[in-house]
Amino acid sequence: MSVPEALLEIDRISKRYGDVVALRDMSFEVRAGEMFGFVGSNGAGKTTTMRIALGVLAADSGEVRWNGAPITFETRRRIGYMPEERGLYPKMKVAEQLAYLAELHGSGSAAARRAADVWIERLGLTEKRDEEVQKLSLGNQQRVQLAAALVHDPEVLVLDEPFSGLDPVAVDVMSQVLREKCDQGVPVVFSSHQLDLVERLCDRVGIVRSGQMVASGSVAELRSGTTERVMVDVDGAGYGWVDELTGVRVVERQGSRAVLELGDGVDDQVVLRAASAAGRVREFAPHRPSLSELFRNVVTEEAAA
Ligand SMILES: Nc1ncnc2c1ncn2[C@@H]1O[C@H](COP(=O)(O)OP(=O)(O)OP(=O)(O)O)[C@@H](O)[C@H]1O
Repeated sequence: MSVPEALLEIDRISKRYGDVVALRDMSFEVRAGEMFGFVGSNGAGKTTTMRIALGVLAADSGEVRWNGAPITFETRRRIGYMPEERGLYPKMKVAEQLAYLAELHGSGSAAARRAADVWIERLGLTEKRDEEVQKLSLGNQQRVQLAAALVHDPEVLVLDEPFSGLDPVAVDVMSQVLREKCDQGVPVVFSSHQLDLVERLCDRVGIVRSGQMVASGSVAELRSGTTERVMVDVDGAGYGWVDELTGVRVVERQGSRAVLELGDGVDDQVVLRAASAAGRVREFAPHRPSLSELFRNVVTEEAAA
């Protein structure tokens, strides 16, 4: 399937639960073939956003559009959704359940059974196909849940914490499947607290805090606004020498290594010379902040603001 123009737009949605403001003008978009990682602290508003995107919850204001038009009951059927609370029928058998869900989304019964079999095999569930969902381990239930999101060949995927609780092999399977769907032109958005995974998989990331999108872009773009840092390892010298340098500070220590932040206009060669004067330099290299570090910076900055 190829959907070159596919575009999911979340446009300034707001939502309150009584006195609790869950979302304030939340906006972002996910394009064809793009994997978008939705990250944020507990209670930041990710699940609420996804539920509104799916139309299972109404926004107080704002709009969700699919290919330029507001989401309707009809377009909603074309979204593959993995809800946080999961949503399978516990007593139904795996194959039966998947075929049933495909039929609910409009497939004929033979096609539905075929699609169920394809995803059962792809997600390593062949031996479990005739077991009741409630008797499966949590990770296997999650595989079934992903199969349920995919079995009707959706045009867009919205997945709430699909990786939580999976073993490393299941994480690999899930990652490959999502990447394949993406490569077929399907926009994929998923939330996760596993930021290393998000950094590895996603083309773009959105960081949400207190119901608002506070930063979004590729990890490289998120990094571009940050100050220059170097990782330095000086043999046994400690890091007192850094205090003598204007515009340089230690931001992190890991054993004998330190991450130094270099203010505007600081020449890294000056820092290297100071390090050499202090002791034997074992390592001196640019330090690219990870998504976890960027996330912490954004969340702390916002909290302090
Ligand atoms: N049904 C509800 N009734 C009242 N408040 C709610 C309800 N659902 C969510 N909230 C509140 O809305 C805010 C956003 O919650 P949401 O579940 O969207 O966050 P989240 O980012 O998905 O969090 P987590 O990472 O913990 O899953 C929180 O303050 C939460 O307590």
